[in-house]
Amino acid sequence: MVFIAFEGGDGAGKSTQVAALAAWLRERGQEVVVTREPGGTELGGRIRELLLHGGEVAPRAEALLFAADRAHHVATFVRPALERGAVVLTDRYVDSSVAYQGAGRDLQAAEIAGLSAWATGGLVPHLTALLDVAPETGRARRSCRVEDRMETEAEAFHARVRQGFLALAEAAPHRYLVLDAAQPPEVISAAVVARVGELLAGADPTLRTPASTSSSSTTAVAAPGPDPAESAAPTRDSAATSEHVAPSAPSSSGEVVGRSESRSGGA
Ligand SMILES: Nc1ncnc2c1ncn2[C@@H]1O[C@H](COP(=O)(O)OP(=O)(O)OP(=O)(O)O)[C@@H](O)[C@H]1O
Ligand SMILES: Cc1cn([C@H]2C[C@H](O)[C@@H](COP(=O)(O)O)O2)c(=O)[nH]c1=O
Repeated sequence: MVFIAFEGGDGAGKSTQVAALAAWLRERGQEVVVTREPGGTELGGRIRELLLHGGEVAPRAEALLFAADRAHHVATFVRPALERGAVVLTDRYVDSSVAYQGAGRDLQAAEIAGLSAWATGGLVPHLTALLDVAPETGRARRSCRVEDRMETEAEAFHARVRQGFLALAEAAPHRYLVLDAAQPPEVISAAVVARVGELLAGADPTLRTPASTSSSSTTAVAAPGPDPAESAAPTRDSAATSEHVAPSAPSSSGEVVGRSESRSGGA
């Protein structure tokens, strides 16, 4: 039971990476559940329509609707899948609310985080892969389709959202993999697989990647800290601050994989 979230701006490549990781895990016999927010359930699908394809939504109502989608999603879909031992990959989770409704809108990030902590009973992903890309790159990638209500927001909004995501990763680097999403998809997925391989290695040795079995790498197996099986067990009603500490290598924590430019170098 491992819970992994993919986060990032619109068009960053989250769905592409979720699909690649799901395929990699399934090839290794793992039960994988792929889901998304908003809209991972039937009720959520209706909330998604209201949020993304309806008329104006006041910022606080928007925050509450995303939280309502999440509460139902976690209770009826995510937790049951985790409890039967699946790896759950979600395309967006709490960080999207903190970044879009907190940093993007004029709402308090801490209040938005608290709302989602309540909605989810404190369920925190073991790992969040943050696909970091400049808003203009994301916009160019989605130029071939009609934009939804959030996507049509101004460039400055999306720049704040990007910084909001990065601030979250900086605050808890041990449970983030920050990726330069301007890289080719296969380069990004190799980094994701390497990190997830480390995360899962303790629980299932057949899921080890070459990198995570190499004696020269800083592997999860060798890393000090909590027992991987224990740390991979999501808990109910833990406080938002009591995170599930993934058995990750300190050297890979929170760094932008593959980026040569500065992380704060403009949006
Ligand atoms: N690393 C990449 N480099 C270039 N193009 C990419 C990359 N990753 C994905 N794409 C392309 O960019 C587009 C958006 O990708 P994708 O749907 O995976 O992004 P997303 O983050 O899930 O988008 P959204 O937030 O809008 O749901 C697709 O056409 C996809 O093929
Ligand atoms: C979960 C969540 C999402 N959003 C925004 C982010 C995107 O603009 C859309 C979702 O579209 P996608 O194609 O599924 O990525 O909704 C948000 O503002 N707050 C959230 O909590």
